[in-house]
Amino acid sequence: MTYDYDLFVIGAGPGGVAAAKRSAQYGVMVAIAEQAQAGGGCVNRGCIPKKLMVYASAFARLQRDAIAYGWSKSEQQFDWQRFVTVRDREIQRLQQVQRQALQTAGVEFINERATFVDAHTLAVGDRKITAAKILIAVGGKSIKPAISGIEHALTSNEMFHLRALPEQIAILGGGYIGVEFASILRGFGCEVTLINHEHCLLSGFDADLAAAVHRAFDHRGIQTLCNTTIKTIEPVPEGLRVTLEGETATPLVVETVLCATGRAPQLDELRLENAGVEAKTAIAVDDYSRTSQPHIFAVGDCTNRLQLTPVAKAEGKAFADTVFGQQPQVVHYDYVPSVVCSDPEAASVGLSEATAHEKLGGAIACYQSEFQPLFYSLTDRPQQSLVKLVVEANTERVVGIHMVGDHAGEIVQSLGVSLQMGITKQALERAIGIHPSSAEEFFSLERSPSAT
Ligand SMILES: Cc1cc2nc3c(=O)[nH]c(=O)nc-3n(C[C@H](O)[C@H](O)[C@H](O)COP(=O)(O)OP(=O)(O)OC[C@H]3O[C@@H](n4cnc5c(N)ncnc54)[C@H](O)[C@@H]3O)c2cc1C
Ligand SMILES: NC(=O)c1ccc[n+]([C@@H]2O[C@H](COP(=O)([O-])OP(=O)(O)OC[C@H]3O[C@@H](n4cnc5c(N)ncnc54)[C@H](O)[C@@H]3O)[C@@H](O)[C@H]2O)c1
Repeated sequence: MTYDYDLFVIGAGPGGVAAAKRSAQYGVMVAIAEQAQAGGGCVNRGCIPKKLMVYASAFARLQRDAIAYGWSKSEQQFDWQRFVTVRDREIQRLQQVQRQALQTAGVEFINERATFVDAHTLAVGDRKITAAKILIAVGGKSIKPAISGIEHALTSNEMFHLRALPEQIAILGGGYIGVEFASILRGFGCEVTLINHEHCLLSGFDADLAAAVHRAFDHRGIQTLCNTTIKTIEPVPEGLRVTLEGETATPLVVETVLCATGRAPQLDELRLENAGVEAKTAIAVDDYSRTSQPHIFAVGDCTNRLQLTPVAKAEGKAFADTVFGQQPQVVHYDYVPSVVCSDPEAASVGLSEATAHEKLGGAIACYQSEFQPLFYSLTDRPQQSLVKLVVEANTERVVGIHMVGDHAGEIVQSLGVSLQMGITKQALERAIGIHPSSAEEFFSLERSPSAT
């Protein structure tokens, strides 16, 4: 049987693009379908526009810091529409970079939606295309809880296309997206209420890290309501009336509600049943990203693994190496660093203290320090940084690294390599740091009183 392509990839986000390029390097004929813009959620509705908003919103506080350092006060206004114009120009440039990279690699880019006709055939626009192997990399979509009036709440997608910044916003969900948008919007001067049904923000992270972000949000005037959720949302002349249930019940009236309660695979229009690919909420895959059909694979947010760009890319490359490079590769998820791009930034790699307790039977020690970085000594901001190590007590092996503070993401991802290589607390103590810096604190940490 001959096919039109050796590999057909559905979705040109980070997972699909990485897989398509690497597969083409192995000399196979590859095409990729994208129903929207090259770059996927990451470039168009996620990491990139979000991080540009983080940068934009930081200038207000940096201006105040500059005055503390002796700069003159100057009147400056933020122009949201001007920012949107320059941001979107950069996103269009990145879309082009993605398309160019595919073309250079010899991958055919087809700007159409693909749906399964049968296990080897796809309907792509008005064409029928066959492929020996198919990779599904269709990403995810926001999910909203069943709350009366939830249709009035925006998701992160719409936050990038607001006509103007809201004066007040209620954000439902205290995970990555809720915390990041709370921080960004507060930076722009909005009144922010962050509502989370769990007892703390960032519940998957180390409890000390989550508490440090919560404290910093209190100082920044972000109102955080934990053990609380939204009961109803109803339009009123002043905006949206939000009733609450749980620990806090006082209703709010806000201009905008953002729903940030998690994301799920985007499988609705793929017609997976036509190809016999098993999926419940996510596409089921084995360690090599193979679905229930031996010639169909899936990577990235449409599977039930970590929803992060570097993970989708790693899965895409591992798929290509395994299937076309004859070098079977399994992606390991234990040491994936991650960052919450809030102010202050929070980053982690490895185990939290609570997870280390569960996994290692309680035989752990924790080392941590909270300190004021030098930069803030001249400013009026009570900004504290936190650094924390979780260590296996009998071997001294470091199993978790956590930080809250400026550049936490950059610092933690570098230290994450040593964690993966099995570094011990003693070896870290022998390391010579850079002074003055925040990262040097990791090399001289005292055992924390809470350690077991
Ligand atoms: C607001 C926000 C901020 C984020 N910030 C970060 C961050 O800072 N760092 C980080 O690591 N991760 C971040 N993420 C997560 C990251 O964006 C995702 O993990 C990553 O984009 C997943 O890549 P993917 O290739 O699996 O899917 P996606 O990037 O979602 O790409 C899938 C592509 O498939 C296309 N597609 C879907 N169905 C079809 C079809 N039938 N035919 C053709 N094309 C189709 C879609 O249009 C899309 O372009 C963020 C996510 C959000 C929502
Ligand atoms: N910086 C980054 O790397 C980054 C940034 C954004 C998103 N992402 C990825 O996107 C994924 C989705 O992000 P997210 O923030 O939507 O999901 P999340 O899983 O991180 O957080 C969802 C939050 O919503 C809360 N919640 C759920 N239902 C609720 C309800 N009915 N009432 C109140 N609270 C409720 C949960 O307790 C949780 O705190 C993340 O898991 C992450 O993998 C990563």
